[in-house]
Amino acid sequence: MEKGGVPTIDLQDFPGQFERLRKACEELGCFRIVNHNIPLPLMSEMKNVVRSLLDLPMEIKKRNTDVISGSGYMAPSQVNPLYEALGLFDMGSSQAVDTFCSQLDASPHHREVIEMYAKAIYELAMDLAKKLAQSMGLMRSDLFEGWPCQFRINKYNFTPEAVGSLGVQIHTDSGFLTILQDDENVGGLEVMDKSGAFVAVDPEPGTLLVNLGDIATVWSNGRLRTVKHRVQCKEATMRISIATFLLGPKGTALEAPAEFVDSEHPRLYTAFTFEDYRKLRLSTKLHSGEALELVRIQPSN
Ligand SMILES: O=C(O)CCC(=O)C(=O)O
Ligand SMILES: [Fe+2]
Repeated sequence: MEKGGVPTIDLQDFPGQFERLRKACEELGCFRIVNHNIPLPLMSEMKNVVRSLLDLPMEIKKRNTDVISGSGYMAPSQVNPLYEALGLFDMGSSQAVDTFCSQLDASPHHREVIEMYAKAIYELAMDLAKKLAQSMGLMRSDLFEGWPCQFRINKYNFTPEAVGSLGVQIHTDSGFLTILQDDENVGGLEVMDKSGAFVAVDPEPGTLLVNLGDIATVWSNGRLRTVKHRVQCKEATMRISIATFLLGPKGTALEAPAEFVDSEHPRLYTAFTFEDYRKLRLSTKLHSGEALELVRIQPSN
């Protein structure tokens, strides 16, 4: 382990980092990327935009309605009174980005920053997914074509009384992978390692964090690890994070590619759509990867 507790992947050092990337995804399901191609001024501009959107009056934020369940505005609730979020589905669609901006009366400048950021991060998510597939020996370039991305901007209003409590409960992300622009000053994110211990993910300005979600485990026939994580309130200050979730195939059932299945590695999961999996997680309230057990193929003996 390195500084901040999670492995670092240098995106300018490929093919050199393939092995390291694969190991990080199999053993922890989380890594930091450095030398990515998202310009630093765009990251900080985006953070300014996000902050001002989340500062809008509640009645405007409420216009950010769900497109798929849970994709829109989330007001502070009894479970998470310090947390609120705005969201956009899907950020690869310029029409959806446009609707999001219009609903929130975004200024032309804000709109421009959101469009640039959405485009750059979407391309990065696709690039990362392809690199990960390549690190596992899959060279096909069409593997993730058309997979939508959900975008969520999170704000934590940490108060002095909240120090020591949770900003976000333990969970796994449901999709394939998440790119997180975590707050560059305020820590609190923790990921669970194989031993069950929480590892603090300390901020490292200018870098991005990647988490694998449940769909990565299914897609890889069990080889990739969905990582449990949570956010702790460590200090009484505001924390902002910007998450992009590369979800799963749109409308079609997800199945691990044949390359991951052989007599020693029988198929582990039934074929299902991402939409059905998301509904399953919501209806069972199994948010930490346990719903994977429900879609496992039962051994026939
Ligand atoms: O705010 C963070 O650092 C993490 C947020 C998160 O886990 C999520 O949005 O799924
Ligand atoms: Fe998460």
